[in-house]
Amino acid sequence: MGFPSDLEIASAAELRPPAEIAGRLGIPEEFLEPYGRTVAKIDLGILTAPGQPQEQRAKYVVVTAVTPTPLGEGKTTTSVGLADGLAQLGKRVAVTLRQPSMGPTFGIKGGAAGGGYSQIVPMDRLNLHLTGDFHAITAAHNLLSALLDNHLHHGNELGIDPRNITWRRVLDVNDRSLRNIVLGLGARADGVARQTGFDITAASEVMVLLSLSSSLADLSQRLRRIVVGYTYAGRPVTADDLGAAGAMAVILKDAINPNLLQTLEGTPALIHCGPFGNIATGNSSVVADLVATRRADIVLTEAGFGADMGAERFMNVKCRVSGLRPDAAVIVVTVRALKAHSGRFKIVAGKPLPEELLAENPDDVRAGIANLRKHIQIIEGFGVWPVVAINAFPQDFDSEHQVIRDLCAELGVKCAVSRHVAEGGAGAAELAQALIDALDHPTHFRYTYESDQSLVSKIEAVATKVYGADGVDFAPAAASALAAYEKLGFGDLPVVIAKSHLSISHDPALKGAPTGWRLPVREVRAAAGAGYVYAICGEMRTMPGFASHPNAERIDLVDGEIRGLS
Ligand SMILES: Nc1ncnc2c1ncn2[C@@H]1O[C@H](COP(=O)(O)OP(=O)(O)O)[C@@H](O)[C@H]1O
Ligand SMILES: O=COP(=O)(O)O
Ligand SMILES: [Mg+2]
Repeated sequence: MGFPSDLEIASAAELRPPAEIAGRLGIPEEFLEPYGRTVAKIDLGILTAPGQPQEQRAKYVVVTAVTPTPLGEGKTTTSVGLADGLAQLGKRVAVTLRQPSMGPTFGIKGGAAGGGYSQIVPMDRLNLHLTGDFHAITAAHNLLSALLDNHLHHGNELGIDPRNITWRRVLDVNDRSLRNIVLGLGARADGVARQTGFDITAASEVMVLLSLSSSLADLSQRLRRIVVGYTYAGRPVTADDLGAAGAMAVILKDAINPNLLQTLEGTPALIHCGPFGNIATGNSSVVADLVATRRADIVLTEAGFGADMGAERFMNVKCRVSGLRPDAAVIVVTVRALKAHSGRFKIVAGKPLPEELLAENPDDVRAGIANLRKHIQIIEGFGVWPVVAINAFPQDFDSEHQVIRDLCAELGVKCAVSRHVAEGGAGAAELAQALIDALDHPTHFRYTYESDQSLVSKIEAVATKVYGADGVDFAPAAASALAAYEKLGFGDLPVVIAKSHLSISHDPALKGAPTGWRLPVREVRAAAGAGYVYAICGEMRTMPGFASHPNAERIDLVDGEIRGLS
C-alpha cells in the first residue's frame, strides 16, 4: 500500500476541540464562536478587550519561496510542518494562512491545506466553504455591483461614465465564459446595457480590503473609499457615493473575525482571507497576525508565490498596515524548481514531471541556482534574515540537496532539508532549529520605498531594487493614470505590481535571475478601498479558466464520503 492520500490522512485525524487549540495560544473561550465541532471564529474584540495582550511578543516569520513551477513548491506544507516542528521543540507557535479559493480546488492545483502529514484540518471544510467568508465577500462585492447598475438604471444622477466603470462582479469559480459579458439586455426595465465581466473572488478588492482591515471601523472606512468608476468629468465614484458601504459592512461583519483551525498535530492555525498573490497582495489577514503575534512565541505566515510576489507585498503593503515587523523569512526551495530554472525542463500542472528531471543531476540544480541566490538577495534587501528550507521530495537525491547547501554556506545563510510532508513536524526538526538560531540575529527591517515617494518612483523602486530590472516603461495610458491618481490624492498609497509569478520578470519564459530587461507597465488601477495602486504588466488573468479535465471531474460524494478532494 502506497503513501496515503492527503484526504485519507486528514480524514483519519483525531481533531481537538477549538477551545483546546485556542488554549494553546491563551485565547479565552469567551472570544470563540464555534462553527461546528472543529472550527471556530475568534471575536475581534480580543484585540482591544481589557486584560488581553496589546503588543507583539512573537517572533514573526514570513514563509516565501523561489520562483515556483505551476505546481507550487511547498510554502503551505512547509509553513504547517515547520509550525509543528517548532511546537515539538517546545515553542508556542501559530501559523496564519489564507483560505483556499474553490477555483484552484476544483481546477488543477487542488486545495491549499498543505499535504501529507503537514496539513491543516478539517481539510475538506478548509477547501470548500469554511465559515462562509468567501461567500460573504462575493455577496458584498456583487451588492456594490448591483447598486452601481441600479444607479445607472434610475437616471445616473452622479453622471457616471458607463465606459469608465472599473468595478466588475466576482464569483469563486474558474469560469472563463464570465470574463467578458454584456448585462442589461432585454427590455427597458431590465437595466442599462453595458459590457463588463466577472473576476474570481480571490481577485476581489473586497477580499484584499478585508485582509488589510484592522477593525470593523477600519473595514467600514475602507469600504466607503472603494472606487467603482469615474464620472464624465473624471471624478472618482465611490461606494460611499452609492450608499453601499454600510450594507457591505453588515454582510462582512462576521467575516472580519479570523477562523481558528489546527494542524494534524494540534498546532493553532488562523485561516483568514485569500487574496491571490499575482493580481492582489497574496497574504492572509492583518487581524489574524495581530491576534497571533500577541500570544505566540513564533508566528509563521505564508506569502503567495515567490519572494518577488507575496513576500514583497507582505513587506511593503501588509507590514506597513499592521505595524508588525518580520524577524526572518523562510525561503522554500525544491530541486524540481531549480531544475526548471535551468531552462531545460517545462513543468505543466496536471502532467507528469519530465522523466529526465527525475534523474539524479546536481548540475541541473546548479544551472538553476541563480534563482535561489536572487530570492535570498530579495529577502536580505528588506533587512530580514533568510533561512532556506529544502522541501524534500521523494525523487530528490542528496547530491542535489548538497548543491543548495553549498550555495547557502557560500552566502552564510542557514539552510536545512525538511521532510515534513512525509514525516510531519519531526521531519522539520532541522529546519525548526535553523530558524530558532536565525531568530537570535537582530534585524534591520526596511521598506523598498517610503510612502511620500511618487507612485512612479515606488513602482521603479520595486522593479529595480526587488526584481533587478534596468527600469520601467510606462504605457502612455498608465503614465497619465498615475498622474491623475497623484492629483486625486492616491499618491501616498503603496503599490502592487501584478505580473507573472512564474518569473522574477514579467515574462514567464525568463527563468533563473533575469538581467538586462525592463518592466513594461501597460495599465494601472487604484484599489482605493484596500489602499494601494496596482500596475499591470503583461497578460493578467483575474478570472482563471479550467483545463480540459479539471479536478472537479474526479471529486465525488460516495456513501456520504468525499472522494478526490486534494
Ligand atoms: N515534499 C513534498 N512531497 C510531496 N508533495 C509535496 C511536497 N511539498 C508540497 N507538495 C505538494 O505540492 C503541492 C503544492 O504545495 P503547497 O504547499 O500548496 O505549495 P505553495 O503553497 O508553495 O503553492 C501540494 O499538492 C502539496 O501537497
Ligand atoms: O497566491 C498564491 O499562493 P501559493 O503560492 O500558495 O499558491
Ligand atoms: Mg500556498
